Amino acid sequence: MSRLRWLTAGESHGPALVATLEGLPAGVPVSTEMVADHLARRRLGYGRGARMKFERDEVTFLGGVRHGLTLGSPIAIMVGNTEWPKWEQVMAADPVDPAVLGELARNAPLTRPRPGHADLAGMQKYGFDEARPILERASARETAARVALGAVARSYLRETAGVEIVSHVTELAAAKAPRGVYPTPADVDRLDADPVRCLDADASKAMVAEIDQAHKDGDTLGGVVEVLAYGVPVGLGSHVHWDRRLDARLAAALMGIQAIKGVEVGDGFELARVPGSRAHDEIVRTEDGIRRSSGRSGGTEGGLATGELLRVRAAMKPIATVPRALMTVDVSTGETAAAHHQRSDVCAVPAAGIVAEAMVALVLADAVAEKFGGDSVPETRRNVRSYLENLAIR
Ligand SMILES: Cc1cc2nc3c(=O)[nH]c(=O)nc-3n(C[C@H](O)[C@H](O)[C@H](O)COP(=O)(O)O)c2cc1C
Ligand SMILES: C=C(O[C@@H]1CC(C(=O)O)=C[C@@H](OP(=O)(O)O)[C@H]1O)C(=O)O
Repeated sequence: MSRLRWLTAGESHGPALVATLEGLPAGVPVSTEMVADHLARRRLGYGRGARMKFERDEVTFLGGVRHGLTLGSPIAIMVGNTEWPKWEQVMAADPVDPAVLGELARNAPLTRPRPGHADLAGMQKYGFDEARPILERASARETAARVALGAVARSYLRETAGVEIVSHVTELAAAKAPRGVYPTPADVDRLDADPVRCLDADASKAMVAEIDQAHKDGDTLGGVVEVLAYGVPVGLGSHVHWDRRLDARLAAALMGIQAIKGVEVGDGFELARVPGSRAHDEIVRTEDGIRRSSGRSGGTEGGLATGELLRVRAAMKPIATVPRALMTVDVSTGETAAAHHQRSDVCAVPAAGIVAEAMVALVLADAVAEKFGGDSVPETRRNVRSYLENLAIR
């Protein structure tokens, strides 16, 4: 079962997010710069709101790493928020004089919950009369902490098993990239340079046009991201129990990203529409050993990694804070009202792709740690190599 444990804490406008990861061996190369680079990738993407421009993520390792290598002890990372001084009173941990708070426009009670966000159900469940205490944690700001941990997980995967993770945007509203074109690790710089992280130039232009139109219309958009993992060793996960299945673990991890409403493994829903003769990946003997003639399964069968390209997709719903505000009820008066809106992203699908990479990295790192164990990188690497070299059927 799971060998890694991880948690995040922190609010959207708090002083910092913190993330801890326990269970990795010693010797994984990690640096502040490596984490900062992934956090910077998460801030990219055409259609993100003003906050992405002025706010900065400040990375500090608080534990578990020395001189660029993990120690085998729990890793703790802090992602500081440079906007904190503006929120010091609104989000103070200790009580603040109500007279001081009352003067702050930023602290005005948010009593018009947004459809599509956690505002209303959260207020009802936790007993708050305004949305601030809910939206602060429901916000996808928290995904910065996951991306920080994902950067560490990726380094572990690369060092021990040679796994590389890539993502791209395949759909954005009605604009679609051609199906069946999969970026490789060599395409990452090109993808990161594209405004919507789409490999196909025409589709990218169409996606940008969709965002421009939505911006003009005071509307928001969603889309689909695909994550590919190269070099996943055969046999990660297991068929023996539902919660050991690699596909189930990936699906849960992706669904756990804010605003993700659908997940597909491989050709996913499309497989339900074709006969079995066109749904599976035939087993063939090649110069590289036993391989598959296609990649429809997305690299898992029976909950186990097949050793082929791992491919999962996640569908993101449009941003909930719609500028042309949706109808709601002001819970302070009971009257019909327009939902609260100050600013928001028009579209955050490219950023969601980076978060999805991190989630896939954490699931795969957990599955590698579970299968291969080891308390140091060389030990885990030896275990991976020995397993692959001694596979009875190859
Ligand atoms: C990277 C990213 C950025 C987001 N930015 C916004 C935003 O600016 N405004 C907003 O209302 N929702 C935003 N969301 C979506 C909300 O976090 C999400 O709608 C909310 O958590 C409810 O979604 P759920 O029903 O899937 O939990 C973003 C989501 C992600 C993944
Ligand atoms: C801060 C981030 O994303 C935020 C996620 C988010 C939401 O509701 O999910 C709402 C927006 O924040 P605000 O409502 O304060 O403008 C985004 O900017 C981030 O990704 O770092």
